[in-house]
Amino acid sequence: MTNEFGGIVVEGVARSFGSVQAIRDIDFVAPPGEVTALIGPNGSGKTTLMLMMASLLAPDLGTLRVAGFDPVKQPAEVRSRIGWMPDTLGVWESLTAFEVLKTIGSLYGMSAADSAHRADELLVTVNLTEFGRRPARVLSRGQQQRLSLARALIHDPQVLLLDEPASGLDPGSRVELRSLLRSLAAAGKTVVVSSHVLSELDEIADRAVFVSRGQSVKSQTLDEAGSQTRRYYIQAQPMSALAAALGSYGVRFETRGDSRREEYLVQLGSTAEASWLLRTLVMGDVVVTAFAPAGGALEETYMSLDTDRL
Ligand SMILES: Nc1ncnc2c1ncn2[C@@H]1O[C@H](COP(=O)(O)OP(=O)(O)OP(=O)(O)O)[C@@H](O)[C@H]1O
Repeated sequence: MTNEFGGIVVEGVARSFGSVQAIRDIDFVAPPGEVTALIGPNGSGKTTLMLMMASLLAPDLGTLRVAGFDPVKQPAEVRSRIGWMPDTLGVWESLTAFEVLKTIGSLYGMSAADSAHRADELLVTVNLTEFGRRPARVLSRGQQQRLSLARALIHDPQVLLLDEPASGLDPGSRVELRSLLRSLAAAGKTVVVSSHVLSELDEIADRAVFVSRGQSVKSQTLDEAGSQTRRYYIQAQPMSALAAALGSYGVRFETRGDSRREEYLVQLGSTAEASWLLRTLVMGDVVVTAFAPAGGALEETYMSLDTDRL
């Protein structure tokens, strides 16, 4: 297998732990300059796959290329090019956040001055300057996540592997994470993010790989996800006028909610069809009070897959 483009290529990978087959058969490509999301329920194999890409675990079968290198045969080449953010960060009890970053920098061969400069720069990037001189162990969960992200970025890696990076982050930090990941992709990095919080991936990812029971079951770009059939919810006053109008256009709907907040769900083939329906309802004097996609684009794919769900 060749990998001239420098991103990640995974082909036919499998891995068992004793009798547990964590990964059965995974194929996917994560190109440089894009954020690729690995999506799947708990226990579907995302972390196991990340560990293999990070050269920390060998596959039983199949091949991987990370930045052009084989993590099994060339782990040193892979490790120097990846930034790895695990789902939980172990911290050195007595070091400050600044010292953690500086120490990691020196482990990557940076001089004391360079690693100190880079540590300060990254504390700004992840918005931790205020806490940089405090022991890392006193940081909150979200602050530790941000320190973990800074740690993954210290050597300006070509490939970023981030396992549940948004977990524990407050809404403001999530927005900052999103813009940081987008800017890393814009700078040509290969970014792989695992998550099961689908709503935030819509904003972050360029493509998604859906994993179920250790198998890659679907791969699609966000553009493809956005242009597929989607459910929309509609509310109007009164709902009976909406029901009559939908009936007269031959649009089938389901009722959702309760008497306090009732809404109709319709299945529409494209955004053009959605704008046609909204315009037609309004022109027909239906007082539409809400009209929006019922879920994110990736959520729609996830819900349509015939696999186990969260
Ligand atoms: N070291 C191990 N020994 C035994 N079983 C393991 C080991 N690591 C993972 N597994 C099993 O492999 C499967 C995949 O686990 P993995 O951690 O990769 O899932 P995940 O998709 O990352 O889940 P989550 O969303 O909960 O983090 C699970 O059934 C898990 O119990």
